[in-house]
Amino acid sequence: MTDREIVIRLRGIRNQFGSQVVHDDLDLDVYRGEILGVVGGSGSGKSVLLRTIVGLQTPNEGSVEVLDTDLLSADDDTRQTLENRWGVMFQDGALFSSLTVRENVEVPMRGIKGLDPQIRRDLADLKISMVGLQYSAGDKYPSELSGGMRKRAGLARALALDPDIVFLDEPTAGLDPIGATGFDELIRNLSQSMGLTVFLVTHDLDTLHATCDRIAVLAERKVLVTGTMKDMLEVDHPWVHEYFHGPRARAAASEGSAKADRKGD
Ligand SMILES: Nc1ncnc2c1ncn2[C@@H]1O[C@H](COP(=O)(O)OP(=O)(O)OP(=O)(O)O)[C@@H](O)[C@H]1O
Repeated sequence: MTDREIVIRLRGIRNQFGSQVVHDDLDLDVYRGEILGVVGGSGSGKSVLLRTIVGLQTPNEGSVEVLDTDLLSADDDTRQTLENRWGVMFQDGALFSSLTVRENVEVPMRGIKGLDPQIRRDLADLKISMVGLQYSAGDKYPSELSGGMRKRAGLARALALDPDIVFLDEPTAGLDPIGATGFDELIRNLSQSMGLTVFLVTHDLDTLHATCDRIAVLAERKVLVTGTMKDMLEVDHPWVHEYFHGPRARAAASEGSAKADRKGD
């Protein structure tokens, strides 16, 4: 494991809002090409952690290194270059409501000097088809799409610049089980075909089973433990035990193994 390339390296992160300490001396490594699922109780600081890595939240202490660049000391140009190498999909897709899906996907590409508008459109259409949306979805406005389609459109925008890393904040929240399963498969396929590293905040146990290579548990203001799903089952900590051994976890595990059996048939 240690010889794998680290694309995100957090050390000694402290995030505090007033008297509330959300993270204290938090360390985390994310490896190239993996899908890391980040879990933790409500309010444990998963979203704040994501925001810290993408530069939307400046930690009170600690260092954030992404793709070998120290984010906190980087100048504006370096930071911009770095930001072009990752894509972020927030919970509701966070699309601009006044733009069509295609125009939304084109937004990150507008920063590329000299890119022909027609090529930009074509590239946007390519991303739209990559996330499993029909060509015609490109002309629609976000309000004309279902929640699942909006999430796919948000993912298309996150992929606009062929990033090394994508950050997904609860991508399957609010989707019906079939839509959620479809989204899990999409993430898995895209990660494999594009060699993407995926940082995925989720509450969804099915997603953890179906999609994630490794899991990081946020508790007690730090990353308490990282490892595979199998490793999680061995962790002797009340919250971790309850989460991975509770009734929902058992249902997700049996569905995961049933799927594996069906694949093996
Ligand atoms: N900008 C802010 N100002 C003040 N407090 C904040 C801010 N952002 C987050 N917090 C607090 O930090 C804590 C962690 O929030 P965060 O959204 O990261 O939790 P989470 O683990 O993502 O929760 P959930 O699973 O419910 O989405 C919460 O108590 C929240 O109220």
